[in-house]
Amino acid sequence: MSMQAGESFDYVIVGGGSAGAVLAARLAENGARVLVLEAGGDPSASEPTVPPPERPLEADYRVPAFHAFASEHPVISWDYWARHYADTDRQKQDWRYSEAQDGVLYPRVRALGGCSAHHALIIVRPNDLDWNHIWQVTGDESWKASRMLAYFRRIERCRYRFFGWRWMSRLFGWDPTGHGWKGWLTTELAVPLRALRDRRLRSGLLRSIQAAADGYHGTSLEWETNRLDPNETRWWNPFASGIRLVPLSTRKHARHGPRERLEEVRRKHPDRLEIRLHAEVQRILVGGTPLRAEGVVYRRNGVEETVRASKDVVLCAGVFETPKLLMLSGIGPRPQIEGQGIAPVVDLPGVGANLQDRYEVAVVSRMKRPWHTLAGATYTTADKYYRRWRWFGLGNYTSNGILFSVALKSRRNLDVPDLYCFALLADFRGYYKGYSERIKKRDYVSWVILKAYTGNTAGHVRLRSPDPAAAPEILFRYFEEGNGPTDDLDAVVEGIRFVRTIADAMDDDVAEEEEPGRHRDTDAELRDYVRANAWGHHACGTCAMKPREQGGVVDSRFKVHGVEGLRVVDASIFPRIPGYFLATAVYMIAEKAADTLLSGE
Ligand SMILES: Cc1cc2nc3c(=O)[nH]c(=O)nc-3n(C[C@H](O)[C@H](O)[C@H](O)COP(=O)(O)OP(=O)(O)OC[C@H]3O[C@@H](n4cnc5c(N)ncnc54)[C@H](O)[C@@H]3O)c2cc1C
Repeated sequence: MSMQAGESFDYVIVGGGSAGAVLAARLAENGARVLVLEAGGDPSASEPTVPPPERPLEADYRVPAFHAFASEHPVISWDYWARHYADTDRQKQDWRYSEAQDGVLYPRVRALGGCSAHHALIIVRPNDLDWNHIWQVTGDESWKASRMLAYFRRIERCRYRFFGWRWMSRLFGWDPTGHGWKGWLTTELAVPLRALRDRRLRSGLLRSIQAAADGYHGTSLEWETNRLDPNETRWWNPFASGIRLVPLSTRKHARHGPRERLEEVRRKHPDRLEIRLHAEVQRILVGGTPLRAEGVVYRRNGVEETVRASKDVVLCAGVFETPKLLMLSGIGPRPQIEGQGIAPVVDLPGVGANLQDRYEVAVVSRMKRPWHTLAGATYTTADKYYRRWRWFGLGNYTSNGILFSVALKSRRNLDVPDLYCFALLADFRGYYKGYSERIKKRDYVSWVILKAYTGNTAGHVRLRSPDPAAAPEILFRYFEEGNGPTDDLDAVVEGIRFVRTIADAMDDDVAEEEEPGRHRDTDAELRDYVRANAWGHHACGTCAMKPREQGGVVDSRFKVHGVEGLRVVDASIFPRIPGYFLATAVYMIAEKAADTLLSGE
């Protein structure tokens, strides 16, 4: 297909990221003519930009253990600077805050695959209550959890469970596990067996697991020992706490996801699927009566071009850029749009509102000696671990660094666990420029605590300027500044206390707990620590799927209220932050959106 004036496709997909790539692939596979406009390049191809020689982009992209380096790779990283607090004194208490940038680093990717090109590869599907909540909010039964599970089965190609289930499913159509076996998203486990041969680490791990279970003993919170797989559907008590395995989206232990899916479909259907890289969409063309999205204006190689969509323009530009594009096109809160000198088209106060995230902190301990299992690890292509990964698909670098994880409830009356804690053999303290360098240290254990089901919806994304190249203002309003329950702060403190009981099981080996540090022990001290140090990396909700009168931006069929032919399909549509990790939820909604669009609804 060649570029011509007035050219048109059935669908123009803005952003070839996690949602956009999945949606475009399914649409093209089913006969639609699809154009993907992606602001970045291809992370797995030779790009004209020369990467730092010791960090070839392709390796950072493909090697699971290099995901932090991918997120800081200069060719694909797209740094945002977000404020957690409007109050500057409070914000400055976070050492990661950059005054020059007026914010804390929020890493994103500008490349094919979007955040799936640097994320930590964890595949955990959302809980049923997440989908049922969308069903309740919209009244649309197709969002029921029982129907949404079909999308997980459709995308997954599970390779870490007993293969008998796969055969059972193929021969008899019977499979109680909830897994999919034939999809495009291969899921694998990576337990570096060599790590378990390290006696000190092995016994520390066993003691930690025992300590985790003991920590629950007598608390009357439910603890289950036989549900290790977080994506399994058949256990009696899916809502209990316990140890969890960490499935990864890798194929033969290399990153594999939306980018590969899109490329595969393009190879099969080059006549139907076109991908334009380094194409930055500037605004949506809206006109006619009733109002309709006719196409988009985008900039490539310094030239502005226009393309039309005969069916839909679909915004998949992510939680920060999608609301920005709507506002640049005159769709959003009228006073803000007029304030930037942009002609308002549709007054939708919900655009950019409802920004949500999880709260995360880490308990970081320095060990007395480096881990034997990491001896010689440089996290570059120059060491033996890389060669082992490359030649045999084995060893430390097959893992994203997580040893094991625990799902737990911070309070008894919760429906599902609200804390997900995972142990890394690394020094990890959230995001700031150069954070990946710290990962290389070999004498640390970090327990990351992720508080899910946070109740704060008071964050926002706003335009700072009518210039499409300008970054938007991002403000989360953490804890007391927001509108969430005070329980959220206490839950994180609870997480720190729980993780400390596990860390104590390795006490002989620990030189010092550096974060938060044992000198912080009272509830008040730990609360202050969490307020100053919490971060997040699962932002969502800025174009919520809700009725218009409740501040919604899209209806249950992904249509932007008040404009025909315009849809949003990405992390911004979640009315409430789902589950524990976002990528799987994003892939599932993209598959659902493909069905919705193809059915002509
Ligand atoms: C460091 C990190 C680690 C993570 N790890 C995990 C994990 O292990 N598991 C998990 O489930 N979740 C994880 N997440 C979260 C998850 O990856 C993201 O929430 C999810 O991928 C977002 O998908 P999206 O489609 O909404 O946006 P994205 O994947 O960000 O896609 C947006 C795309 O749009 C493009 N774009 C933006 N603006 C324009 C424009 N104007 N014109 C053209 N193109 C444009 C971008 O370049 C990008 O490709 C992680 C996130 C981060 C930051």
